[in-house]
Amino acid sequence: MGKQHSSSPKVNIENNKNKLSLGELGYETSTLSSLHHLCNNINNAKSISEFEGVIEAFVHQKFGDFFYVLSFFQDTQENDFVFLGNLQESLTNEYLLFLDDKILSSENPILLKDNELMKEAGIVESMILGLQQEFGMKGYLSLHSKKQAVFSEYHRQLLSIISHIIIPRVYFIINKEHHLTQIQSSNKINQVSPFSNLIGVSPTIKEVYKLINLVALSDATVLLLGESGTGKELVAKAIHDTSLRTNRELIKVNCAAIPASLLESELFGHEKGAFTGANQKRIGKFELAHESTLFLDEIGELPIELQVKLLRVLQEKEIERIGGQRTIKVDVRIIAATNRNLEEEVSEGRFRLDLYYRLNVFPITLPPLRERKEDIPLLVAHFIEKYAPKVGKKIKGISNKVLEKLLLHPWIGNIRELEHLIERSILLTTGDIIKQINFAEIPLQNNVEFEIKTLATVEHDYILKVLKLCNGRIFGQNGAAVRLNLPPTTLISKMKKLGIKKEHFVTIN
Ligand SMILES: Nc1ncnc2c1ncn2[C@@H]1O[C@H](COP(=O)(O)OP(=O)(O)OP(=O)(O)O)[C@@H](O)[C@H]1O
Repeated sequence: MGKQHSSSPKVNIENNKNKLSLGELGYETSTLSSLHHLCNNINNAKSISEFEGVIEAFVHQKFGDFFYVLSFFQDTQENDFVFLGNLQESLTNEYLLFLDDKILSSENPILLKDNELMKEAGIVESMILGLQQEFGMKGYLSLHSKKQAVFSEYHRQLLSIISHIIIPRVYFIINKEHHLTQIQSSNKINQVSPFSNLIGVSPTIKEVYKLINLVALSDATVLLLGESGTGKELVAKAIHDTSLRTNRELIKVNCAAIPASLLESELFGHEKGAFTGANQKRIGKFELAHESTLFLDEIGELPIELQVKLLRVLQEKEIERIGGQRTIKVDVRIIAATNRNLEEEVSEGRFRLDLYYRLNVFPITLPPLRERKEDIPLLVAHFIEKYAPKVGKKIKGISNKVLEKLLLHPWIGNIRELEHLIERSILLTTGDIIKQINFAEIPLQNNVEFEIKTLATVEHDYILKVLKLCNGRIFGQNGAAVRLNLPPTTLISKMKKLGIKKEHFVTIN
């Protein structure tokens, strides 16, 4: 045990050139008690916002009307960063444009004054402490004042102590916040859906499950309605798999994918020599689907002349091959699907009313993704399980930050869009967690003139455009850094490298 001082306790501070003790610096018991409180409160903070509240209160209590900035970032391309502070945004931008690596890598707090850029921003003095690379993170903590000669050795010491208290906790919280939407095991996914291929627990998808169960065992014709990529084909399969016809193969025809001239033969078959090129007899999908289910996808695209023939088959339950002389009895259960509004098609004369009635016996409307956002975590886990093994990757899940982005994304309706996004992200992920997701897709247009530019030029122009769009803001929710998914410090160093200056993106009125 070391010797205890009876009056003011002495705490030696590492990394301090002068090796002064708190007692010698005139630290009051109240300061030590504030530090003790800070420690406790920081250790109890469970999220970055709680943490911010603690720091805010401490700075206010101990440093009065100083401004502060605390920024942490992981020194990798991953976009883990924390940026806290009460410096008003315009000042923050100015100030950070001014910070450079020399300042950030200094071991001791640095006092800055009389700097033109800072003066412009209304700051007279700043004390900045670069937080040394620890736990794979680096950053800085800084105090700023609009008054002169306010910083002393006391502040330098205090900054050093605080940094040692906060870094491990920030690291812990960031790590916790970024991990993880874990992959649900297949078993778990199956527990939450009665159909092996359908994922979801939202009220809207549960309504669909109910309807599938109601209709599956009957032979009733089902009409699946819903926007593109909402799972109509999967529901058709679920109905077939739950029906008594499940031991026979589900037969599918995509009415939009086959040229109208070939569709009739595809559906009903033809006899040898029925038309030029019919060198062999062909069995149509109706015959193949005998005692099974025929899924007519994109039924809204069926040419009007074939609509008459289909209607007759549905009524008579018999077909005639093209060029054939006899009728063939078929026992087929029909499930049709469309993303068109069939009533509108009928009123505009593109779809026969009688066929519409025939098909619309048991309609099921599939909810778009925007109405079942609560299913996104499960769907993501499902797609990771589906695609990661295909490219030999072991992905454990996605970070909460990415999940948050997915939940906030204005999904149109298409689950296929989410699926492709996850598939792409798996390919781009280097670790075992998807930490980055990129919604931006640039459509390729062959007829647009294409000018080859250097990557630096493209990056320069793009960053500038985003900065202008963000009204020159770098920080905050509406700032360029968040929009570009970059730590502000990375954006700022890119700007410096590319020669982007404030006057390029800030318009002075
Ligand atoms: N509930 C769901 N659970 C799991 N995956 C789903 C679900 N719904 C849709 N998907 C996925 O979304 C994609 C689109 O589904 P599907 O082809 O069934 O949609 P669709 O409505 O028939 O599309 P389209 O109208 O374009 O033919 C599929 O790859 C499927 O994996």
